[in-house]
Amino acid sequence: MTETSERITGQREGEAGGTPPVIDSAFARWLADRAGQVLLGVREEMGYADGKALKAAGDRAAHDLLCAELARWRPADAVLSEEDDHSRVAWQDGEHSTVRPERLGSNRVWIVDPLDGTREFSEEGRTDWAVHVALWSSDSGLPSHLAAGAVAMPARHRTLATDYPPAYPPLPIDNGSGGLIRIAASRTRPPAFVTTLAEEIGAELVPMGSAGVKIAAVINGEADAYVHAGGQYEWDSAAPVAVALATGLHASRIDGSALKYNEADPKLPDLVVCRKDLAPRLLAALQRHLP
Ligand SMILES: Nc1ncnc2c1ncn2[C@@H]1O[C@H](COP(=O)(O)O)[C@@H](OP(=O)(O)O)[C@H]1O
Ligand SMILES: [Mg+2]
Repeated sequence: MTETSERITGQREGEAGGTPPVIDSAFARWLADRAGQVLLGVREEMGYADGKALKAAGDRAAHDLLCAELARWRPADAVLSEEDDHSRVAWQDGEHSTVRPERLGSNRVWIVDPLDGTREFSEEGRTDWAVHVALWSSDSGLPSHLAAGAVAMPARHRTLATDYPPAYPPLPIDNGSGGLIRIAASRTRPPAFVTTLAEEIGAELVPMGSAGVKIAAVINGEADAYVHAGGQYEWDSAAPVAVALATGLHASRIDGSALKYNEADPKLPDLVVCRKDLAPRLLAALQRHLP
């Protein structure tokens, strides 16, 4: 194996782990971890002098790794990835009726975001970026048909996945002052309505990058909720939502309806993920902000 192929595959010759797990949820974890190692390698190799080039190289290397391994180990399955989603381009161009992606005829679709939190990936010292790997299956009886999901946070040496769903987050300690609700929000472009919502319900915003890292923060109990609106795509949320649902958290559109994946148009512009006890209060407050 050459140095270049080692960087692309994230695998050293003779290294254990070349054969992935058969169970889909463990495979998702394995795959997300592999792409995460590749991304750490890209960061190390390129440094941070040219952020644009670093983002592009990271996106491409992780995407190539995910696609190669999915083609090798799950050849019958379809893939929806941020990096080569032609349906998104078609929708943006307004050619709605002419495009019917092949994945719509597949029972099993891997929805992947090779690098979520691309901006943070390109900034030295930041750890709030992730690799998302989810499996949508028409046969799955699980909510949103998300049969498996993994969110690797390589710079944090942490991966959350549905093979071992994390424990339900502990209730925040009430220090007698009521305790503010902590809402995880984009550090670079928090939607205006989230700031207003926070004021209305007496919440504080906890800024961080990456949708996956924000949902992981809710899963870990570092935040009480992630609320987003104004634009996003299926790959930004499929994997972390799969883990959140497996953990027992609430995840829905901001109008309370179910999150749907593997739709013709991959836009999924809003969502709320939170502890179950907070959901009625947040959804009621969100009513005032529905488009
Ligand atoms: N208004 C918007 N439209 C489209 N995508 C958005 C968006 N706001 C956030 N996102 C996407 O959601 C992810 C998390 O964003 P943020 O860190 O700002 O909260 C990012 O994914 P990528 O890094 O994969 O592009 C970002 O592109
Ligand atoms: Mg993303």
